[in-house]
Amino acid sequence: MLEKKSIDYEKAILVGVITQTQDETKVNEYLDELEFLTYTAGGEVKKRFVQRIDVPNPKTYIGSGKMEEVEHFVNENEIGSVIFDDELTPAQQKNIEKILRCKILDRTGLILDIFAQRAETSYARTQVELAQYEYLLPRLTGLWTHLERQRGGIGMRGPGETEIETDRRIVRDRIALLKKKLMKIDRQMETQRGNRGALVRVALVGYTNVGKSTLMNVISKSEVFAENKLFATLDTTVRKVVIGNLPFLLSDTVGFIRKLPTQLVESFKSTLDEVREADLLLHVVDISHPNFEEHIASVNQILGEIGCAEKKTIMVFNKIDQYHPETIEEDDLVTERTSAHFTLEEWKNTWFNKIGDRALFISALNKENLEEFRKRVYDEVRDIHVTRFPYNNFLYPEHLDEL
Ligand SMILES: Nc1nc2c(ncn2[C@@H]2O[C@H](COP(=O)(O)OP(=O)(O)OP(=O)(O)O)[C@@H](O)[C@H]2O)c(=O)[nH]1
Ligand SMILES: [Mg+2]
Repeated sequence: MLEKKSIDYEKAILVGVITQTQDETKVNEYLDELEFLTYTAGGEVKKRFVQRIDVPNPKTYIGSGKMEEVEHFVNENEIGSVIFDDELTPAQQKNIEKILRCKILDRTGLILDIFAQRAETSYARTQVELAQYEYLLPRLTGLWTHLERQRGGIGMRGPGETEIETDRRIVRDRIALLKKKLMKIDRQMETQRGNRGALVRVALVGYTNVGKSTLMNVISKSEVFAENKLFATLDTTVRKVVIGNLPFLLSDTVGFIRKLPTQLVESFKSTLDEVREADLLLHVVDISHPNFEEHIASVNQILGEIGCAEKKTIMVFNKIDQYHPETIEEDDLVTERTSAHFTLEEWKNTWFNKIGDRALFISALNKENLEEFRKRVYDEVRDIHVTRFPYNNFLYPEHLDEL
């Protein structure tokens, strides 16, 4: 008989602060995302705590009154993890743990945990492990030792579980070893990429959960894992795609997120090489997400960090089927019209004015406007191709009856 599996969601609470730089609305949006991350990691959020504070408390991040409130709730409700939206210093993490006596995670720790949970190939696992050790190193001060009996669950996967009491030297050795291992794999991957020949390379990039893998699947008729959770994709998939008579390589890779831990950006260097070496980027955006403009900015920032800011890019606004502008009642004379009220037409015009025909609006799920998408990608790839190989221009006629 098959064993019935029930997922045991671990109880968690979230903590965020309202400061001069982030107002209440922003904090709530960030906590929405943190809740989605928590859910992806296998946690269930029971409550959110928000404090208005100018400068976070250097010892405990939030003030003592708020901490008492949190402590009370943790004890009353058997909370397993308390998750902070911002990065905690190692000292803050340790102090808070002493008070609350449960697992304390910050955004970075949570993202690392999801990556650890989702990494499937040994390559991805090595990269995540390296990032985890880098994160752990400054926090190695007998942390978590009193949590012996609570092993497992969020934040306890990976090196945290076994190596916690080993001394820094051993961790440093391990980091060096992992780096060496990655360098070796890097060289192999470089050779692999070199062997792919002269095909034009196109990379899908974008915030996590925007539909990159879904688009990859409809374009290349492949079956890349896509789901409504964050970081469904960790490894890069490369497929040969033919539009018209023009073959090119399309890669789907790990999604980005606001405040992507630097440790991860660094250790995922070679996964991101696929992006770095692409001739054309397709920056996929989930236009139905209320914060999509901020997502674009986060992605652009990371692209800048990995030296891809100047790369040729097409903006692909996905999920138009799910886009609903906010509305203002006719008798409402107070609410000001903002970009949240834009119709799809207005967004199209806005982006057309910004970047001309380098913006596309599609639905990968409903296969809306995919013809225009194919045509645009074809034109771009063709341009790159003929610049590179002027002599076989004739292979790729200007007008294609059928794409
Ligand atoms: N409504 C709607 N949903 C979509 C569309 N495209 C993708 N989705 C859904 O969005 C979710 C995320 O899709 P993925 O393709 O996994 O997204 P991704 O960008 O690859 O995500 P990561 O790999 O996690 O970074 C899935 O539930 C998809 O079914 C679309 O055009 N419309
Ligand atoms: Mg994906």
